[in-house]
Order: sequence, then structure tokens, then C-alpha cells
Amino acid sequence: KMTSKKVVELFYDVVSPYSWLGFEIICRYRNVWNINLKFRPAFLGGIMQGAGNKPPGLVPNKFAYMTKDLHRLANYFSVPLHPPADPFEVMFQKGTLSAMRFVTAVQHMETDGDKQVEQVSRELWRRIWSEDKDVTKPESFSEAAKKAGLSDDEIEKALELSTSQEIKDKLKRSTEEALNYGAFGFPMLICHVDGKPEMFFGSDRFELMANCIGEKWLGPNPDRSASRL
Ligand SMILES: N[C@@H](CCC(=O)N[C@@H](CS)C(=O)NCC(=O)O)C(=O)O
Repeated sequence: KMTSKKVVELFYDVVSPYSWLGFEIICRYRNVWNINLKFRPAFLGGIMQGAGNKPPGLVPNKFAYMTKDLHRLANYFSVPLHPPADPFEVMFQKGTLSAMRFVTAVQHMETDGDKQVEQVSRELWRRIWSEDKDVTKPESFSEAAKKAGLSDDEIEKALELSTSQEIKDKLKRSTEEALNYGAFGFPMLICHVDGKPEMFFGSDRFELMANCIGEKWLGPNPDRSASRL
């Protein structure tokens, strides 16, 4: 019984800066808490549409607050988040549909663990939310995947796979699954507790989530805080 790990699913899209924070935090805790983490790349545009929600950044005062909030959170969580010069173009004109298809393809191809999907996602976030670089072109995916440690062969295959019907459908299904869990935005975390899915929205609900799965919130850097004990 004590070894049975609770399954925690993280639904995210690299378009979402709060998802990056949530992603880094849960990655830091994945070996601190007794959990089995599952990455669930999905499409936030489809969530907004399916849930009848609107991106919070479209309300001007909210947008101003979020800019400030993200700056504070980036410092607090030590994540190198710097908004792009034109967030509207990046988020609403260019979007991340092909980027998330690429992530889905990488996950689909990965048979041994989830290191590649983790690293590729991180490198795509770094491009948008740290370096203000493109994430719509094949060359951009290629560069991110190379940094993530994929071989040229793997990258070529993933690029090809990412435009296939199979992968388009897979991303669509993940997005629908998220909606069925009650998603209206990202990041969304699903904790499976006693066979029941508990849904949490946001990178700011980890303390509550910890309580729900019988673990302790040790702050933004659990390794550092553990070594102080
Ligand atoms: N309070 C949350 C905010 C997360 C958030 O605003 N996520 C955006 C995407 S970056 C979203 O999907 N929002 C939907 C909504 O606020 O209704 C956090 O700290 O993580």
C-alpha cells in the first residue's frame, strides 16, 4: 500500500506561461512526492472554445495584473520567464497548434520514459516565454528538439509525424479529455485519489493539491528546503 503511487496528470500548452510554472514545479516535486506524473500536452485554444471561456489577457486590467503577477512568480519560482515583446501576436495570431502537435508526436514516439517530451516542452516554453523566438516553423521545432537532446533522425520523424492525421487526432482527444475533466484553462492538474479524479486549476494550487494527496508543500524549491532540514 505505501508504495502505490498516486497518478497525477498535468494538462498544459506551451502557449501558457502559468503552465510553464506549474510544469517546473511539478517536475521538482515528482521525486519528492510519492506520485506517478503523466504529461498531457493539449491545446488551450480548444479548451477556451470548448468551455466557452476567453483568454484572461483580453481584459486590459487583468492583462496588466498578469504581467506583474508573472514577473513576481518567475522570481519566486526561479523560472526564467520573460514575456515576448508582442504577447498578443504570439498567443492569439501565431498560436501553438503546430507546436503542440509536435510535442504530441515526440510523446507518441517516446517508448522509454518521458524525458524527451519533458525537455522538448521546456525548450518550446523557453523559446516563447524567455527568448521571444518563433514556435510555429519546422526549423523552430527542430532547434528546440536538438537542444532537448533528440537525434537528427528522431527530429525528422517527429516533424513528419506531427502533421499526420493520427497525431492531430491524438491532440484533439487529449483536449477533449481535459474538457471532460472540467477544464476551462491551463495548467490543469488531475490527482487520482481513491479512484476519483480531483481537478486543480493553476500553478498556485500546489499547497491544496499536496493536502489532497497526503503530501507536504515544501515551497518553490523542495530539494533545497529538504537539504536544510
Ligand atoms: N491563478 C492561475 C492563473 C492561470 C491562468 O491564468 N492560466 C491561463 C492560461 S496562461 C488560463 O487558461 N486562464 C483561464 C482563466 O483564467 O479562466 C495561476 O496562478 O496559475
